[in-house]
Amino acid sequence: MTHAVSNGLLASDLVKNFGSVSVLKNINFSMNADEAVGIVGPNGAGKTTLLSALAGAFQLDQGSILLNNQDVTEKCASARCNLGVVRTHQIPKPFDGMTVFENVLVAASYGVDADKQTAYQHTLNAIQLSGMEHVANRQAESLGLLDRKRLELARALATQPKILLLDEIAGGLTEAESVQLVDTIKELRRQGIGIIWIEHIVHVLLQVAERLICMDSGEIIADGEPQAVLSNPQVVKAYLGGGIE
Ligand SMILES: Nc1ncnc2c1ncn2[C@@H]1O[C@H](COP(=O)(O)OP(=O)(O)OP(=O)(O)O)[C@@H](O)[C@H]1O
Repeated sequence: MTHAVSNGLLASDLVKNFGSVSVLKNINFSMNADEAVGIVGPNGAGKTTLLSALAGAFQLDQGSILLNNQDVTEKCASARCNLGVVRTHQIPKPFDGMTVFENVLVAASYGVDADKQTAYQHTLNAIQLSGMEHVANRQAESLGLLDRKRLELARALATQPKILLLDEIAGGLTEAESVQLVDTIKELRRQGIGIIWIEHIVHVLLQVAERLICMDSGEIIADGEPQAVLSNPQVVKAYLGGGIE
């Protein structure tokens, strides 16, 4: 489903090879900045690679990415972050030796151009929104998994994203922890932040995603209303053979 988007992302004919392995094969994807898009698919389908491509983590072998009609294909991750697109990582990557507050302040200060006062305010907002006030002064390396995931989210939020790219942020959490995380993400949606969220825990993802994409072997095999995608025979065969988690 691709169409010109004056306020959002348009990715055309994306190709990414790692050596002889073709990981993204002519991907076409578009979204408005106010959408919540879920991405599912079997391990190795290319989901994280697509997210990385949208975030500007590497150069593509082919294709183009437009953000709000501006060509960002050649722009690096920090330039895209400045334009409002930022990602979280599947494995949280905080700066050890720094507190939660300091970690978020670094993102607020250097992720985007912000003066000291603004960065401080963005840091407080991101910490509050992520529910981390109670651990703001803890060292990052002492956090449990939920708080490490929250910190990953807080650091992304501190950059004031318009489109947030989430990579398996619920993975490894308990059911109760996932509920808390979904509440936070719903709040981001209320604030108008667009979301692309890769998640294997489909019932959690569906609480937020209004549109679902399924990838397999570097291709998008289905894209649309979540229940329609989940009952698509190709999706059932490629991904849901083991049932929905
Ligand atoms: N930097 C890299 N160098 C070489 N191969 C890579 C690299 N990154 C990913 N791959 C390969 O690309 C393929 C797609 O990986 P990717 O992580 O995008 O899949 P995924 O759909 O996100 O999988 P998962 O659900 O397991 O996270 C895999 O075969 C992976 O081994």
